Amino acid sequence: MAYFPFFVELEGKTCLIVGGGMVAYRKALVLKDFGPEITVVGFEMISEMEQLAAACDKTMTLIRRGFEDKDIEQADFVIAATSDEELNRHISVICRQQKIPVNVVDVQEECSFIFPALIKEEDIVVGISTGGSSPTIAQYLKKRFKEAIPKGFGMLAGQLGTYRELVKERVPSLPVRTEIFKIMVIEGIRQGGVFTREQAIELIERKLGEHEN
Ligand SMILES: C[C@@]1(CC(=O)O)C2=NC(=C\c3[nH]c(c(CCC(=O)O)c3CC(=O)O)Cc3[nH]c(c(CC(=O)O)c3CCC(=O)O)/C=C3\N/C(=C\2)[C@@H](CCC(=O)O)[C@]3(C)CC(=O)O)/[C@H]1CCC(=O)O
Ligand SMILES: NC(=O)c1ccc[n+]([C@@H]2O[C@H](COP(=O)([O-])OP(=O)(O)OC[C@H]3O[C@@H](n4cnc5c(N)ncnc54)[C@H](O)[C@@H]3O)[C@@H](O)[C@H]2O)c1
Repeated sequence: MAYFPFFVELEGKTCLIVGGGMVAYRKALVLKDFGPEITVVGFEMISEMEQLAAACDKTMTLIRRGFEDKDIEQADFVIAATSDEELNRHISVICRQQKIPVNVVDVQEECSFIFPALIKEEDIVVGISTGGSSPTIAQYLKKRFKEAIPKGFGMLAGQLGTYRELVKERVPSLPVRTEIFKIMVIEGIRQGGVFTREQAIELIERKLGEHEN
């Protein structure tokens, strides 16, 4: 059965990662760009994890000790990535009992959520899943889709986001707004990922004029 891709706000949420090895590190590296507070509990931490925590400042905390059940109490979601399979299974069980979303890396039946292959260009995010059937296909498609995203698209989306209020205020008609947003995208792509505020204002005035006549 296919998995549904909810897009979840992680900013300010608390993520617990159990384990301080390469697998845990790769999850922390991906997640940190989505803004959660990350706590990592593990006996040992690889140096990459230590460097990441240092770079993240207060948003990432490393706790060097064995996992304790109480660690999940403050967590909004949990990733079990230790080398102890029994412990990973135990973490999955207690999280499910408390309805805390849990991922056990590479053990689908113990996950209540799974990781997609991810493309992130600023706020544009593409998540690809095969429902666990073939992570290799997910990885393959990621490469192909990445190539299909026009250069500067993340930046362009961010810019257009800042014009939304302006367009909504100035243009009462929904079809005209839709037309304006489409032109912004086409012109933004043509201009290499840029559509300036001045151009946005000029476009709004022009379209309002056209539709008045
Ligand atoms: C997308 C990605 C994201 C990520 O890992 O963050 C991801 N796996 C990736 C790669 C990858 N994983 C594996 C291989 C080796 C080839 C192979 O085995 O197929 C490769 C490819 C490689 O390394 O070349 C091994 C593997 N993975 C799982 C199992 C268990 C099983 O099959 O039962 C086994 C066998 C373990 C064993 O043999 O013991 C299970 C899961 N892996 C998932 C995600 C979830 C389902 C995603 C989906 O719906 O497609 C799920 C269910 C749970 C989860 O982990 O969340 C990431 C792409 C990285 C990228 O973005 O580039
Ligand atoms: N390395 C890979 O590419 C890979 C790929 C798929 C799956 N895996 C599996 O994922 C798991 C983690 O892989 P890894 O390479 O990060 O392993 P690793 O051995 O480098 O790290 C394991 C981490 O788990 C921690 N740990 C062990 N027992 C603990 C406990 N009781 N409490 C808290 N922390 C504990 C260790 O301190 C260590 O930080 C392994 O089981 C591995 O088989 C690894």
